Amino acid sequence: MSRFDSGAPSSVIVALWVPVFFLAHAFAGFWIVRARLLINPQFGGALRRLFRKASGKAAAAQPGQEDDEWAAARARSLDSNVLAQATDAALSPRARGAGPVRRSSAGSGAQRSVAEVERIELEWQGLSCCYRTNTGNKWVLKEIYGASNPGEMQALLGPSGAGKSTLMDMLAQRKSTGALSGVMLVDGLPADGSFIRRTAYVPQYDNFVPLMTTHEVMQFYAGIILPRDWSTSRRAARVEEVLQEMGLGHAHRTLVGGTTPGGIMHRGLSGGERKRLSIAAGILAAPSVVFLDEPTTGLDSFAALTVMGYMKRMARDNGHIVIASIHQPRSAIWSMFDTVSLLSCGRLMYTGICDGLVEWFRTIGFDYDANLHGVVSDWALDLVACGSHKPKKFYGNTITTKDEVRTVAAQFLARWMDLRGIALEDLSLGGGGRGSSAGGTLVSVRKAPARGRAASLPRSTAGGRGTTGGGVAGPSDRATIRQIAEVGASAVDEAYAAQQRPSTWAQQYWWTLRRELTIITRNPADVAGRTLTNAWVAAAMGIMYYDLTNDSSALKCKVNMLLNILAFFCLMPYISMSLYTAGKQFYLADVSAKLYTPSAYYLAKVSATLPFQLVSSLVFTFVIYGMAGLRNSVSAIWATGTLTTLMSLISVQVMHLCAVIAPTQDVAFMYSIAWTSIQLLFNNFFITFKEVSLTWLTHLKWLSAVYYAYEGMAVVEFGGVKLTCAGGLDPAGVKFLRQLLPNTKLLGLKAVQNGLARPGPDCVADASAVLDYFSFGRSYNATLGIMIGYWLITHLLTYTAMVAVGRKERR
Ligand SMILES: Nc1ncnc2c1ncn2[C@@H]1O[C@H](COP(=O)(O)OP(=O)(O)OP(=O)(O)O)[C@@H](O)[C@H]1O
Repeated sequence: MSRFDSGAPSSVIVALWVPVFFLAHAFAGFWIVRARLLINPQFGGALRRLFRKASGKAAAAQPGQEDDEWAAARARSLDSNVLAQATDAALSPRARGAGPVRRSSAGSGAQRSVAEVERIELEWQGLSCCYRTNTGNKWVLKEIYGASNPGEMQALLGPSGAGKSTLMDMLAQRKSTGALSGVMLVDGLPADGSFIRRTAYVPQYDNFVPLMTTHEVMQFYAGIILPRDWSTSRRAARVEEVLQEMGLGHAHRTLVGGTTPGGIMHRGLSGGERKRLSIAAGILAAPSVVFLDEPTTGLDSFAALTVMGYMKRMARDNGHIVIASIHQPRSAIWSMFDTVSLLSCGRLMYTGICDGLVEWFRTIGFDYDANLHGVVSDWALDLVACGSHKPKKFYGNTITTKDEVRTVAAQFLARWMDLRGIALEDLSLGGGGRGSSAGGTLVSVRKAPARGRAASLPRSTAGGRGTTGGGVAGPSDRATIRQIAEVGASAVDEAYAAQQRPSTWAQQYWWTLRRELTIITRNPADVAGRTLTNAWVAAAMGIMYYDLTNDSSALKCKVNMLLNILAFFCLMPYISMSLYTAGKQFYLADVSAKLYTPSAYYLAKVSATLPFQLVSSLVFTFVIYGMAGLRNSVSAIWATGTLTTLMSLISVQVMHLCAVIAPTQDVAFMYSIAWTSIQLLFNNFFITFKEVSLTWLTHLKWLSAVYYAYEGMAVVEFGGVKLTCAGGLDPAGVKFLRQLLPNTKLLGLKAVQNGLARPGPDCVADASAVLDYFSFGRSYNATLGIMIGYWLITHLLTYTAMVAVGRKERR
């Protein structure tokens, strides 16, 4: 007697498949309606009107009523009391001691901010970056100097390939490739590993979830990047404050928009609003320095102006240093910048206030003519672009060769050093003499340099804070600089960076869990789509196998059906490959911004997806199980459901693993297909292992989860089962046997044919013969253990791959 015996004969189990089939629709419907309500607010209105009509209430909702209600609710939750409380909390001694938030000296007349910017002075000295290429060392940056003060907007300007992005990555301490050298000073002191936490890097292309609202995006970042001890109300107040400051106060409930995995395009924020949202997310934690990577790219000229206008006001009012790489700014945008660093071929051509640019080049023989050259920034770009023909009548006197670039750079450097009181020879300029080391992140010297003579290059007076002239390495510090060169630029200490993360592991887990749930429940192709697909494919298969009889004639159909179920679970996850590859992109972007630890993200992702995966695989199993009428006992139903669910989880996890390790989606498909082929070929069904002539090949069965699951399901369905064969073989069956074995005289005997067709009421077939035929001897529990182990290994591999891929992502 098998542990799965019920004693009752098997037949269609209506009480199983009917409720499951309808509950699956209710479940999918709930998520579809919920997502539609958010994506399409008119849908909510229409739904309400429908309910009112149905319940006899004629009065339709007034237009705009919904918005008003929501606005009132939001106003209630974020009223001025909350804002005031949050501000007070920000100023409490405890909060002040705990986080980087300090009182600003500026804006004394203005309303106090929930999180104020810690104003710093920044200076960089001799930044260089060299790549080793097939043709030798390639210096993409060499001896770049500069400085920036609080409230200042600095443009990184230069022709394509001049080194703007490289310089910005080095300044932001986000560069991890190439041989790096140089010094970063914060308030005259060497920058340490915590500097990265005082900066925000707004990438050129954002990576928002298209189906999240503006407010949800900001909530997510507030949960992750604001100090761990901030209260919920203070976080909410900060989100509100930043959204208002960036002119997004009206767009709380607007979707970010974009294309979801699967290809559905959703309308949302405009390009300019999206960029402002990127900046808003960046400045949420009140960073001292905001790096903007080509903030105006892809925006029309008015949107670009608006974005930069907001940024300018933020910098001026709050005291952020803003450093933006920029291509051909229009004159209104150019005039917003206080200072500029002009690069060409990796060399510094000028750094200082924008108004000093024309004057400097005039002194070395390159005159600016407003009538001929137009906007100063355009002229500067044309002036330093080398390697192309620039007719004098259009461009005037310009720099045309790399040698000229080097000469002008040396002239500027001499001037810069002169103004700062440093002798060039003391700095051992040129070549790789300052040393470098491959693969490091820029770090800086250990000790504070003495302040040099105040710079007499004109400095910005942005925000009315006057000129200060940043600290610069004096002669006594040169040994320190050389020491760095010898030691080489070591990587920023990862452990230190992790320690410095503002949020706890639990906070990271919670907020990524919320985001993952939003991603999967709002995408119609995900939870709802998968549940419905499972229900309907199961129903279609169930119709094919409907009500298999409880006798030996159904044996073949049952054996086929078990394999079909497993084949479905092998193939179904393919429809979600785009979700896995999109998830990888979010992860990589977040990991490069050091938002959270991989373990918090991974566990959140598993927690968010697992319940839905369980639901959809059980829907499939129970619908087909009930329709076909497999072994009718609660233990058998659950035992089969457990195995099919594990099969489904393993397949999903393998697809996920392939998406993580593959460089592209196409390659991910190739890896997955290799795995699926092993599953389908090595499961003992189409060809038993006994029949394979190349025996060594059958060892691939150890990789086949389908083989294990098939064995387990066969044990559940056929173990110890006795089927009646009183009905005998049908005439077609007898005919088939005769054709198969034409020379067997025995089959020709009338008595034998009668015996096969009508064996008599006492005929009983032992279904365990199926297990013998396939050489299935493992117990159910052993199979279960193997399947669980297989699943855990796929998780371990995926997690390891994610950590490795995250580390490899270097720039
Ligand atoms: N890994 C690398 N190996 C070799 N050269 C590289 C590498 N990465 C970047 N470069 C080179 O470094 C130079 C500077 O690149 P960078 O992206 O900083 O310039 P950019 O001024 O930002 O250009 P753009 O405005 O076109 O974005 C380019 O010539 C680029 O080809």
